Amino acid sequence: MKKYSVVICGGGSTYTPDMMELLCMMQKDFPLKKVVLFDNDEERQKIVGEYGRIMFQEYYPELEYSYTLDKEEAFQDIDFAFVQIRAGGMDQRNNDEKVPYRYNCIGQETCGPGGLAYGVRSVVQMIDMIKDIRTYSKDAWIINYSNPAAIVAEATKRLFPHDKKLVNICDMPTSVLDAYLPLIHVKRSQIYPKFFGLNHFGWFTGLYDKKSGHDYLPELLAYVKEHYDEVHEQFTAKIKGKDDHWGITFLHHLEMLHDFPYALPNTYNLYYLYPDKCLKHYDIRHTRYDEVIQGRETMVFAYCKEIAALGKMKGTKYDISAKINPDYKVDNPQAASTVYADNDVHAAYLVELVLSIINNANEIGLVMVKNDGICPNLDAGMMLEVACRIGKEEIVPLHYGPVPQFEKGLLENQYACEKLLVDAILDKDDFKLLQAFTENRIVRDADLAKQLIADFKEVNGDFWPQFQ
Ligand SMILES: NC(=O)c1ccc[n+]([C@@H]2O[C@H](COP(=O)([O-])OP(=O)(O)OC[C@H]3O[C@@H](n4cnc5c(N)ncnc54)[C@H](O)[C@@H]3O)[C@@H](O)[C@H]2O)c1
Ligand SMILES: O=P(O)(O)OC[C@H]1O[C@H](O[C@H]2[C@H](O)[C@@H](O)[C@@H](O)O[C@@H]2CO)[C@H](O)[C@@H](O)[C@@H]1O
Ligand SMILES: [Mn+2]
Repeated sequence: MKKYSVVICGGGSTYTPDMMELLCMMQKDFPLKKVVLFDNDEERQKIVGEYGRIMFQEYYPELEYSYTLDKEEAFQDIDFAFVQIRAGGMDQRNNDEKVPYRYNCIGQETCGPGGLAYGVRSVVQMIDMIKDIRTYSKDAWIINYSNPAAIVAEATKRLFPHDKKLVNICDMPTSVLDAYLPLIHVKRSQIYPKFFGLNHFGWFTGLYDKKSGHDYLPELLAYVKEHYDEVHEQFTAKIKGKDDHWGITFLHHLEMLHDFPYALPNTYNLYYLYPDKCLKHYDIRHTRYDEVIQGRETMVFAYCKEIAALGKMKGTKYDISAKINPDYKVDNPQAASTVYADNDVHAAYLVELVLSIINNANEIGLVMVKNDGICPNLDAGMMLEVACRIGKEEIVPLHYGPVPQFEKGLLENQYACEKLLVDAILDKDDFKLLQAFTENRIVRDADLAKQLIADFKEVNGDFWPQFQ
């Protein structure tokens, strides 16, 4: 079987350790020749890079492994580029989230004004990243996780319209399934989804059994309706404290499902449908940035540093020999993460897509693709997150059909915002930038839009293009 070469762009990402561990566990199904980490922050990447060096040395000794800031070393002769960069780093995430709270407006990583500011940085850096990868590896699959994925996807659609091996993905829908399918004793690996929307603004409308074609969604929705109080108690009991963002988010998600019980929504829909509830979730002194820095980032980096200091994993409390077995199957993602439990879906979803590609299995997964009539009553240019067959040479979307009026109205508004933002970035046009911010359902007000743009321009410094 061919041995593949992989580069992880954003090697210093808090998701990289779990991703490398999963690659180690998948040696039989996804055999590797080479893994390279690439980042633009040497100090940050070295923390993760040194963990990888020890982990692969002990559990994957034949693998070629390195970590680098050099583009040629990173992108030469690769088969897959997993891209998970954070343009501007966590410092700018802090600004994306805190600037809006100055004006009693939701500050969020990928939605609302924070997401638009993130989009300005990400589009510029992702375009450069893709051009660099293509300079050295014309035929590699580029699988992008970097956010804000909806805006990045809109931009990559325009700059690289014929690049069939450039894919934008998101793990949120997968997490929604993992939160709800256990209620009716169904595993995610048993089903394929029917879903539509923009990234971070979508709905499941079918959950089909891969063998029988049976749709589990009606019985799932009926179960939640019939046992609402019991499920609400279950979701409440799972919340590990006031900083348990995902526990609290999924409780609010259940309440949204109670109000709109005919489809299974993405958690991010909450920001658009319940902006007042979401605004109270954080305040300017403490946002998701603070929780991640104090939570995942602190834990993941401490784990990496401890192993680097030990110089080994085997025979220590960090030993993962029991998990490195040739029969491991990725359909149980919860088993995938040792480093940080919340990362369980991130790496698993990526590897599921990769396995469908290398085996030409044409498995059905959710990917962002140009609408072009998949949903005939939505703008043809929309980068829709829909069910697609994932094959060796290309990704083919399944037809969806028209969407209901309520969702159409929401999506067309959001797409107008995202499209205008990409127009503004590519044309460096400050009037379109004002239109994009004003169009956004969370901003709404032109005076607020002007103030937010001025503040983001100031805090972003050189990350912010010269609009005129
Ligand atoms: N699509 C999804 O559903 C999904 C899920 C999780 C995370 N993400 C995204 O994945 C990315 C990584 O998340 P994280 O929390 O691990 O971030 P992180 O801040 O921990 O790591 C990101 C890494 O990218 C590096 N980086 C930034 N700009 C770069 C550039 N131009 N070139 C090379 N490296 C660069 C940083 O130095 C950092 O090491 C973010 O964009 C996040 O929003 C997306
Ligand atoms: O606030 P964060 O940094 O923990 O997560 C932001 C991302 O949330 C979604 O992805 C994952 C998340 O990465 C992971 O930690 C887990 O807890 O659940 C989420 C859904 O799988 C979202 O899809 C990403 O786009 C965000 O960047
Ligand atoms: Mn996402």
